Amino acid sequence: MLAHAEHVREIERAAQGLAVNRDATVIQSWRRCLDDYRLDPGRFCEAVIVPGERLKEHRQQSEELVAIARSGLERLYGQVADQGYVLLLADSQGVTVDFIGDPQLDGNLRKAGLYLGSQWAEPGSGTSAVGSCLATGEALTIHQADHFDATHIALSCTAAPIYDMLGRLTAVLDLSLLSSPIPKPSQNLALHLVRATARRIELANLMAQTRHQWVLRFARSPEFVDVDPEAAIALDQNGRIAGMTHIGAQVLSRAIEQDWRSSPDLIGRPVTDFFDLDLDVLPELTRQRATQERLVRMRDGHALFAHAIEPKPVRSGMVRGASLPASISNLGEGADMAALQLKTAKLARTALPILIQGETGSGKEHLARAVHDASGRKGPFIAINCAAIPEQLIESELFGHTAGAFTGAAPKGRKGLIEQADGGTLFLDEIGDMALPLQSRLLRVLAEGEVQPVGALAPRKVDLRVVSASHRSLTSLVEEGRFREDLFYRLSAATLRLPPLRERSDFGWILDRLLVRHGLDQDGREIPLAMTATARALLHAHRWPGNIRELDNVIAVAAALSDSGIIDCDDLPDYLAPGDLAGDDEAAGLRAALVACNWNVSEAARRLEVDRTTIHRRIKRLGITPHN
Ligand SMILES: Nc1ncnc2c1ncn2[C@@H]1O[C@H](COP(=O)(O)OP(=O)(O)OP(=O)(O)O)[C@@H](O)[C@H]1O
Repeated sequence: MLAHAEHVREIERAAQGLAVNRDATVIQSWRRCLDDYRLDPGRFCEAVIVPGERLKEHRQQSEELVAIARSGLERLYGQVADQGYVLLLADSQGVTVDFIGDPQLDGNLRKAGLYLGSQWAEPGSGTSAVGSCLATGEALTIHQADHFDATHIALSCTAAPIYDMLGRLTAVLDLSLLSSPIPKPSQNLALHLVRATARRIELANLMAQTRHQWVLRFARSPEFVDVDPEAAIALDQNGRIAGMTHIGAQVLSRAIEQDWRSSPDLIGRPVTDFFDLDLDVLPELTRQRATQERLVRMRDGHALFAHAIEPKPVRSGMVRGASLPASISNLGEGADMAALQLKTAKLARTALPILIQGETGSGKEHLARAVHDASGRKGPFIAINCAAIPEQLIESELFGHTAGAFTGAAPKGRKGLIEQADGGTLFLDEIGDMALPLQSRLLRVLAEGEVQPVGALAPRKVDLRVVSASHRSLTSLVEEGRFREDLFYRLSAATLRLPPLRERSDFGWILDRLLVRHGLDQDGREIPLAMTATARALLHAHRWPGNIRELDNVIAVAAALSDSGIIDCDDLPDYLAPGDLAGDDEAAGLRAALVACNWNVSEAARRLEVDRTTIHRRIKRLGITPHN
C-alpha cells in the first residue's frame, strides 16, 4: 500500500513538471495517461483479457503476420525460456495474438495480463511496454514502477515495434518477466534481443512478399551483409521503392536528411532519390561479387554494403493440377477439391503447423501423409492416435524413457514417438481427445523444440513439423475449456478442412481408385474391379457417415465376395439396398438415390453423375413415384 501511495505521488510530481528519476519516454507516457486518456493513477485495474470471439477476430486479421513471426518467436523463446521470460506478440491495437510462456505459470501469467488476448493499449491500460511502444513506434523497456497502473509494478516488460513493408506499425513483440532483478539496465539484453527479432521478422515478411521484385539488403559491415543484414528495401520494375523494413525506412529517411518520425513519403519514390545507383547496376550487387566490393553511396554522403537479390520468375504452373506434387493430386479431383489441393501444396513446403478438420474417416491421415510426402522433409512420418493410447502409457510413449526410469521400463530405455519424428513429421490424430495435463507438456515441447524423456536429466533437441487432426471442432473444445487455447493456436497456423464424402463431387473418382486398390491380385498386379451400374447407384445414394473408410471397407468386402470381379448389388451390405426393391436393379438404384436426396433431382443427378433430364427420363420410364 505504501509503495502504491508513493507511486501515485511520483506520477503527480512528474505531472507538475518536478524532477523524477524516470526516462523521458516514461514521463511522456504518464502525461498522455493523465492528460489525454484521463486515467487515474490511484485506481487498480486488473489486466484486460478480450473475450474469445474478439480474440479470434484479432487473430484472423493478423494470421499472416503470426505465421511469419512464429519461427522468430520460437527462436527467441528458446534463448530466454530458462530465465522465466514470457513472449507476447500484440497486434496494432495492443491485443496479444500470440504467446509463448511456461505453461506451469499459466494462472499467474493470465492474472498479470501476460497471456493470449490481453489488451495493452495505453488509453485503457496506461503505460506499458506494448502500449507505449505502439504510441511512440520505438523499442523500450517499461520496468516495474515505470508502469502507470500500480497493478503492474511487479512486471518488467521490454517491447519492439514490427512494421509492415509500407512502413505501418502492425505489431509489437514483447518480452516480459513476472518479477525481475531491481535495476532497469538488467533488461538491456532483452531490449537488444527483441529489437533483433523484430528486425528479422520484418526481413522475413518483406522477403515473403516481394519474391518477384529486386530486394536490396544493407549492413554497415561487409561481414554481415549476406548473413544478417540490418535493413532491406524492395524495388518495383521501374526502380521505385515498393517496400522496406523499419530500419530500411530509417536509412532512406537519413539519405534525404529527414527524420523517419516525421513520416516522409518514401514508397513510390525512385531509388535514385536516396542512392547513387540505378537498376542497371543491381546485378553487380548480387553475391557474385565479393562483399567488400558492394559499397553503395547514399545521397547524404554515407555508404553501406549492399546485397541485391534478384526477382524470382513468376511461375504459373502451381495452379494447374498437373504441376501439383503427386501425393497432393492423389487427394481428389474437380473444382471443389482444387482449392484445397492448391492450399495444401503451398503449405506443404513450409514448416507451419497444420490442423486438419474433417469427419471421421474422411481422409485426414491420408492428407497428412500427402503433406509430409510433398514437404521434402527427410525424416519419417510418425502418426500418434492421441485417443487410442492408454493414459498411463501415453507419457512414456510420447516422450520416451531412460533405462530403469520406472518398473517395467525397457532395459535400454526407449525413444518416444516425438523424438522418432525428428527431422520428419509428427501427426497427432484425434488431438482433441488429449488430456489437459498432457496438452501442457506437448505445448512445452512445441515451444522449446525439446523433449525430455521420463527419467532423463537433460532435454533433447528435436526438429519437428507438426500436423494434427480432429473430427471435433477444436474451437468449440477451446470454448468449453477442454482444450488449451494457446496449444490450439500453436497447432493451427493453418487449417485444412476435408469435406465429408457425401458432399464430394468426385465421389465417382474416389470409388474408381478404391476399385483399383482392391483389385490387386495376390502378385500385386492391378486388375481393377468392375461394378454394375445399379451397384454404383446404390453406393452413390448412401450418406456415408463413416466416409471414405466406410466406402473402403464396403469395397474390400465386396471384392472378397464377388467371384467374377464384377461387383453387383448382392455383394454390397444389406443396409445399402432398400429391401423391398433389392431385386429390381435399375429402379432400386435410382429410387435409393432419390430418397437419399429427399427427391431433389439436381442433387440426385450430381450424385449419379448424369444430367437432370436423364433422371427425369428414367423416373418416367421406370414409373418411379415417391410412394412406390
Ligand atoms: N483421397 C483418397 N483416395 C483414396 N483413399 C483415400 C483417400 N482419402 C482417404 N482414403 C482412405 O480412406 C480411409 C480413411 O482415411 P484416413 O484414415 O486418412 O481417415 P481419417 O479422417 O484420418 O480417419 P479417422 O477420423 O478415423 O482418424 C483410408 O483407408 C484411406 O486410405
